[in-house]
Amino acid sequence: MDYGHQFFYDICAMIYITRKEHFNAAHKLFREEWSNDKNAEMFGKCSNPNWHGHNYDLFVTVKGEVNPETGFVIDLKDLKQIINSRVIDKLDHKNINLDVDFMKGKMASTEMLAMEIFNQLKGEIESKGAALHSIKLFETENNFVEYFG
Ligand SMILES: Nc1nc2c(c(=O)[nH]1)N=C([C@H](O)[C@H](O)COP(=O)(O)OP(=O)(O)OP(=O)(O)O)CN2
Ligand SMILES: [Zn+2]
Repeated sequence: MDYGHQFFYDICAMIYITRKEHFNAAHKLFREEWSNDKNAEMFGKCSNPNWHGHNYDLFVTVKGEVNPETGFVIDLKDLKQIINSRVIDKLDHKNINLDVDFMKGKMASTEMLAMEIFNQLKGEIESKGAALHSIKLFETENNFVEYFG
């Protein structure tokens, strides 16, 4: 048995690691240029002019090769710090339509939010020598979006 060969494959294999975070935030689905009636027709109760909120669960999956010295793809402490500073601190207990710089002028749908979260995280994760694989964002326990960039 060639164990040296096996070691090489273990180290070079692509591996995926995921950090789960949570935030709650208010939003509404509406277009400013539409009347309340047209918004209600399109978005239903989600267009309620006085907002509503969700408890969001966010899964951030990073991929890369394992560093043979640390055994890490990315230090989870670093990943947590990046997600918190770039995303959670900006969203938690906030109004997505009004308070969040990276959502300005965008629809506050789960799809748009997942794409913008991906854009917020990609560069800083890459600066740690890993790659951002996907964002999975649960708006409710029944509804979630996955985005792979
Ligand atoms: N494509 C999308 N459709 C909808 C989105 C979205 O982000 N993308 N969002 C909403 C609303 O935000 C709405 O608040 C969703 O909540 P709800 O309808 O209550 O969903 P639940 O799964 O919790 O409730 P059910 O009873 O299972 O419907 C709407 N559409
Ligand atoms: Zn909603």
